[in-house]
Amino acid sequence: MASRDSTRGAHIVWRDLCVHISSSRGYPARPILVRSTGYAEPGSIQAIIGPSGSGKSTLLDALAGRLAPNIKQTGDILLNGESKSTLSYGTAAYVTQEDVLLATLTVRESVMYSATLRLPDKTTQDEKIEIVDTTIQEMGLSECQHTRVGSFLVRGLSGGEKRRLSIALQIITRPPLLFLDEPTTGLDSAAAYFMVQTLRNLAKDGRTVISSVHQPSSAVFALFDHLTLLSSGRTVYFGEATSASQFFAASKYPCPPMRNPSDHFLQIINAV
Ligand SMILES: Nc1ncnc2c1ncn2[C@@H]1O[C@H](COP(=O)(O)OP(=O)(O)OP(=O)(O)O)[C@@H](O)[C@H]1O
Repeated sequence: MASRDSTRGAHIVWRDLCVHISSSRGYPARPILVRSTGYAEPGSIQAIIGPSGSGKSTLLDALAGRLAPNIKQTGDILLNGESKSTLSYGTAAYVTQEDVLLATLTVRESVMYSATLRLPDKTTQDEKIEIVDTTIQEMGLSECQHTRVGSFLVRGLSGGEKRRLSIALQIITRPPLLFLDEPTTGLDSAAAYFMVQTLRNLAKDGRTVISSVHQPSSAVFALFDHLTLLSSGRTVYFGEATSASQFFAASKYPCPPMRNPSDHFLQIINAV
């Protein structure tokens, strides 16, 4: 069903990763990611945080092998120790910022539709139903599985449920590596927390989860194992999320008590 990589978990390492926009129409080439180095391992969830335009989506796109044609990349990306320019079928899922869903389908019908399209032909109907059931459960969609997606004309799923359905459609092939571009944007704090907690559970099942996040609350930030903090394409911090405050304190920018750590990091980045 999925590639060999999916049974081994996904250790991804990037080293000296540089990304630049190619020169065109007299405009010189422009770097948008500068010598980024990091790693992510099975069972962990990593946040990519940074101001708007700092290169969060670019880092995700580079790791997922889906940069736009006008963008060039140098450096190494290793998956389970092997150099990869593209990721093979079933290795990775990428969830974009936009929910592309069919308004008239229910949650269950949407997930079954994705299973029919994405799973190999040799998957039996019983296997598909089992995978659909598991996926709906994993994404916390059991209670609304018979609710239509809806549209601006017909009321349907909540914003958080739509986001979780978008993820469900992408993880149907059980990929070991999951990239998400700002999955909590537009959600209230409770829905954002539930979303990241669900992603954390997916990681704890042995997946490798890397997600850009916009202004996480303290509670949401505490759910992440690792952190990449970007500023103008440069990595300001890479490491355990819980150690980032010590790093800023050692750099003479301690996080005041009771302050949201990610707000503090972004404020310092913007100010320095
Ligand atoms: N295909 C492209 N062509 C031209 N410029 C691009 C392209 N992709 C990204 N950029 C530029 O690269 C920089 C980084 O963009 P990116 O989308 O990675 O930032 P981001 O941190 O994800 O921002 P946001 O939080 O606003 O989504 C921006 O200045 C953006 O305009």
